[in-house]
Amino acid sequence: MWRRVASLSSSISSSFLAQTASRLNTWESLTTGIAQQAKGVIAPKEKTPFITFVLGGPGSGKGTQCIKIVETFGFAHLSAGDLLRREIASKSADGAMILNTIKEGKIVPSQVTVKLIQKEMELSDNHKFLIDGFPRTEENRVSFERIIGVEPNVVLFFDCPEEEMVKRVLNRNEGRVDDNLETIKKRLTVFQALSLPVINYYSERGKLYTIKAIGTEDEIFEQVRPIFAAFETVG
Ligand SMILES: Nc1ncnc2c1ncn2[C@@H]1O[C@H](COP(=O)(O)OP(=O)(O)OP(=O)(O)O)[C@@H](O)[C@H]1O
Ligand SMILES: Nc1ccn([C@H]2C[C@H](O)[C@@H](COP(=O)(O)O)O2)c(=O)n1
Ligand SMILES: [Mg+2]
Repeated sequence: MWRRVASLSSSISSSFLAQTASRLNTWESLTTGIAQQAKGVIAPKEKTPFITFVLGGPGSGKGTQCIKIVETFGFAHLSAGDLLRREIASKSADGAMILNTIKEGKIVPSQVTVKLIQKEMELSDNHKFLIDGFPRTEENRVSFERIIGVEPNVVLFFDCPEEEMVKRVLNRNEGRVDDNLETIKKRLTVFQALSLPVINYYSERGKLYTIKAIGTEDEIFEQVRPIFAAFETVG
């Protein structure tokens, strides 16, 4: 959990708080909210976040590789799909809409997904985040930048042939409502039409690391490892 403080001293003047808030970096001011900090509810974060977006088609192995990255490099893993499935399971107000969207292989409105990611980031003690399966669309990307106020440091793209993705998803056996041929076809179409432009966007900005996502899980991780090892060396 983020360090929560009972209250800030009442002797701290509001102008001091305003000055302090204005000096906070974008992350601190936009994710925890200046208003909440001024009320003394949440202490500012000490470290700048290190954000990795993990992209790739359905079944390309994003979740599998995220587990290895977490074990090796100590990131917090936030899977957008898992957060949305948790909303369905909790029968929240958006649950039925999310379930129908996922069954249809479509994309949930960005504001819903970004709010779930934001909440997890705020609750985490970690400052290194793997955001898996997000952004899936340009709307997702813009919404994250607007609400969270930061850009990713690294974008991983697990590039996998379609036949292999379909085979993996059909063998996954985790009881997911979208692991059937009809929904997979729709998800692949959505991936081509809406997610590839996001991948191209980050490629043009020099943030994209493309991983050839075929071979064993360990072989694939050996392509991933040097990317994060290089960032660890830098600091
Ligand atoms: N390199 C691999 N070779 C064979 N099977 C794999 C490999 N990597 C992952 N898998 C298996 O493929 C299935 C899909 O992997 P995973 O769930 O990691 O994909 P994903 O990209 O997260 O998919 P989704 O977007 O649908 O959540 C899982 O059953 C996983 O065990
Ligand atoms: N940014 C996102 C991520 C996921 N969803 C929905 C639609 C996906 O098909 C489904 C499953 O996601 P996965 O576990 O495959 O990453 O969740 C979305 O709408 N927006
Ligand atoms: Mg996954």
